Amino acid sequence: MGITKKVFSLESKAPTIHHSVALTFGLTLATMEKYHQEALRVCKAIARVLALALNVDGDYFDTPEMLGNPLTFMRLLHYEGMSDPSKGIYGCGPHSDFGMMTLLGTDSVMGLQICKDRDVKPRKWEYILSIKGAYIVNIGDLLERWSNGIFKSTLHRVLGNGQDRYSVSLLAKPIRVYLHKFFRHVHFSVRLL
Ligand SMILES: O=C(O)CCC(=O)C(=O)O
Ligand SMILES: [Fe+2]
Repeated sequence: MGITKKVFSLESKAPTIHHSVALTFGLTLATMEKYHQEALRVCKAIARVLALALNVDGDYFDTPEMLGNPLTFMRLLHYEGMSDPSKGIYGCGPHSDFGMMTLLGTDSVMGLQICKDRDVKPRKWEYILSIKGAYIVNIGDLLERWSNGIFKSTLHRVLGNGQDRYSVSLLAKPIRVYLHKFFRHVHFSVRLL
């Protein structure tokens, strides 16, 4: 038995996609835009906490080349069917997200797994429990680079267990990322626990 996944993407700089996405999910455009706006506000609040943890000013990530003028990708996901990792059948194959962070809201159906150490083979996968009213925050590749590896981007995947599963993710990143910008941000020296 395979798995099917329906994905509806909403990119903040492509407003023409908005209408079709909203209609397909039976949501109003206003609802989606409100959610998007609030989720981005949560991302920025988390970025402030991360900045403080790195021992820099709370507004460190608010500059235009970081999260001040972000590009966002919002995805509404619906998984159906059964995964079989031994055959490479996943709801979502192993990956890390490319942005700064991803805010993930899920229903109570288990499916998301993370691998804490990507270098240990065979990889050990752990389920992440969904907590009602709470978001899962995945660190993205960009934050790993910006923080000089202090924050590690989360390797994750999704397995289908036969039940329908719904999730919504919001990935935030700067509009343009230049390599030389990375080098400006690799001076953090604090070690987290
Ligand atoms: O559906 C999930 O729980 C994860 C989705 C995901 O990894 C993504 O959108 O990048
Ligand atoms: Fe992801």
